[in-house]
Amino acid sequence: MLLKFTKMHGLGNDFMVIDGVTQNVRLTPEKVQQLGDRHFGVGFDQLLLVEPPDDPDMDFRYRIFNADGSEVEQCGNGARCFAAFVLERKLTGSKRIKVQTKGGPIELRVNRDDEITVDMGLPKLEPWEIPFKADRQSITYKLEVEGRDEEIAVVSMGNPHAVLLVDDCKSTPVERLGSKIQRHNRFPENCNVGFMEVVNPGEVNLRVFERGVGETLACGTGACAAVVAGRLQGLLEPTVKVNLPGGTLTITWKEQDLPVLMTGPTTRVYEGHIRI
Ligand SMILES: N[C@H](CCC[C@H](N)C(=O)O)C(=O)O
Repeated sequence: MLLKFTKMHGLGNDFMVIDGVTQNVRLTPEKVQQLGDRHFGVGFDQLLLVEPPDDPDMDFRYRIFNADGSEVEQCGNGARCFAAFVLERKLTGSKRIKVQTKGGPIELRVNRDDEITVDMGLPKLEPWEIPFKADRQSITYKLEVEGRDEEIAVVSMGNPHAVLLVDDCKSTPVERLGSKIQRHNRFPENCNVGFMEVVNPGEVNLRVFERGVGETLACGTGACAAVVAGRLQGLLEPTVKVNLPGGTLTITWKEQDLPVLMTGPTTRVYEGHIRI
């Protein structure tokens, strides 16, 4: 089959976006890995598959696959690219798009400046919701890594995140620490690992070692998880500029029982076809 796709990115977190509404697409983990290979395939951090919803209250279903072939619950940068994709391909005319994902419903709003705000839903903080092995919920936890106790926060945005505070993102050994924490035995489904440097209560620098990929240039759910963790530790204001290696996202989390909102850009790089 000749498969049509669009290559997109959100601040350098890059995606192969496939219309599964007008194309009949069957993906296996092996096929996703082949497509994700940056030498022998298209190459991406995640593959995003747009499908009709099976929930009548939703406009679309949006499935997310990491480059290692694993299907995951949520992708923040991908959600913005998904919205731009369905609008551009006239799969919807609505400026408010309700989307079913494996990690729960999200809502996308197209702003006047064409930036997209995503209502990412409520953060989940109970250890069993992450999932994370702990006797009780806490603002932070001690996690033994390389014989040392690291202090981490754990947040789910539908997908699991560990968030560590660091003095300086640039000099943090993200690959070494991230790869160990990502597959720590207290995270039964592994996790994404964010390293956050608080610049001031309205601004942070962040690097994220993503589950199933490695360090990416940006991570939308990681930015949301970092702001939630920082707010719960009394370090951040409700709206925060999150500076990632690929660019800046604006994250708002007013208070505990309100959703996390993420605003940022999307970029379409090219349209392509590939025989699968
Ligand atoms: N690697 C993540 C999925 C993609 C998240 C990221 N690209 C984002 O923008 O949120 C996971 O395994 O949970």
